[in-house]
Amino acid sequence: MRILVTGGAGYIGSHTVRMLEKEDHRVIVYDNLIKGHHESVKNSCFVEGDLFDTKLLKETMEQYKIEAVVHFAAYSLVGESMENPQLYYHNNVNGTLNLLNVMQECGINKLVFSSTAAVYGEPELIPIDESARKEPTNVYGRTKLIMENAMADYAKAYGLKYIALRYFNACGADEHGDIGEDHTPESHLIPLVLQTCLGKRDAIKIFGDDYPTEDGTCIRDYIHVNDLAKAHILSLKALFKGAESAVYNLGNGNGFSVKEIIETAEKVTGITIKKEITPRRAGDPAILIASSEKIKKELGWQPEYTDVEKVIASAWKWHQNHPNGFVEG
Ligand SMILES: NC(=O)c1ccc[n+]([C@@H]2O[C@H](COP(=O)([O-])OP(=O)(O)OC[C@H]3O[C@@H](n4cnc5c(N)ncnc54)[C@H](O)[C@@H]3O)[C@@H](O)[C@H]2O)c1
Ligand SMILES: O=c1ccn([C@@H]2O[C@H](COP(=O)(O)OP(=O)(O)O[C@H]3O[C@H](CO)[C@H](O)[C@H](O)[C@H]3O)[C@@H](O)[C@H]2O)c(=O)[nH]1
Repeated sequence: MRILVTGGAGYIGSHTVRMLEKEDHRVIVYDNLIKGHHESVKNSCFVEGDLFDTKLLKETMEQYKIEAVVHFAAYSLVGESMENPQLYYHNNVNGTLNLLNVMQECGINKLVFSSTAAVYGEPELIPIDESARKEPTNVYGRTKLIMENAMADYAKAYGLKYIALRYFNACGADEHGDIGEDHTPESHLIPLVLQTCLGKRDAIKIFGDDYPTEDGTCIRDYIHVNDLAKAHILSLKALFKGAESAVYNLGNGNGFSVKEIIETAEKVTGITIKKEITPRRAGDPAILIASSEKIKKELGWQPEYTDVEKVIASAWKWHQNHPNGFVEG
């Protein structure tokens, strides 16, 4: 397969690129590096470009005879999306529409799209399956839902074949320890906990311990980045075999509380972590757990990293090897 990976220099993108390379697919990474890291792209061809650079996008698709696109490029900070919706509607909606239009011009009709559990908002039922009510509680989730709806319209009108993958909490790192999560600013729980272990932060803040859960802290479904990567490859293969467009959840089906994650990190690292209970973070649902039965049944996907200790150990290896992320020193 000849695949264009937008956002391939980012966290989930770089892991997917590595897995595609292992299977000998021709991969072209297209990323403007606003958040990503050139160093995370080890072997594939890299084009530094923006989703809005229509000319370069088109030239890249034509030059490399691209057959399908995996689209990671987006902004994904929930808090920032509420403070600056313009940024999010522009990049995630207009940017993706631009990509869809260029794909159409180039006659490319296969797309795997990064969606999110944030499309659901506050769930009515746990575990959450794909048919659950979709009422995002933040702008970020709304931009992704808008694009899911737009892709459905493009599919009907223009023959686009897409698979939208709604990730729950992406985490972990490749076992080699040379690529991993390096976001600036970092907002995700596991990297923040591990940066605290490395002494780069004084304490980990627990955002609320008065939720209706056993220990009072929020429960999330943590899914390893390589299990996500595998789902993208299965999705591409399905599209190449002529599968219809589809939407799938991607989670482990197990929930872990914030306190459980911190305790597991203490066990994995052997370091006692300083904790600070703070008020709730706005917009955090108490419990988010996925049902991923649909992708298991239809595409044969199975998560390998079902043990949260193993997930955190993989992230710990990356953080220990790269305490400053991709920047050396
Ligand atoms: N990390 C998570 O837990 C999570 C959960 C659900 C969904 N997602 C979605 O998965 C995708 C990847 O997430 P991630 O954590 O790897 O993010 P990331 O920020 O690490 O990667 C995104 C990449 O896209 C690039 N990019 C952004 N805008 C661009 C543009 N206009 N043109 C070209 N490149 C651009 C960035 O430079 C970056 O390398 C995103 O679409 C995100 O919304 C992430
Ligand atoms: O310093 C921190 C950081 C996080 N948390 C808590 O840890 C849990 C996980 O938080 P993350 O920020 O790591 O992840 P989210 O669940 O907020 O967000 C993830 O899931 C969302 C869907 O709900 C989006 O897809 C988003 O992109 C993705 O990162 C939450 O309960 C949060 O309140 C803390 O207690 N302290």
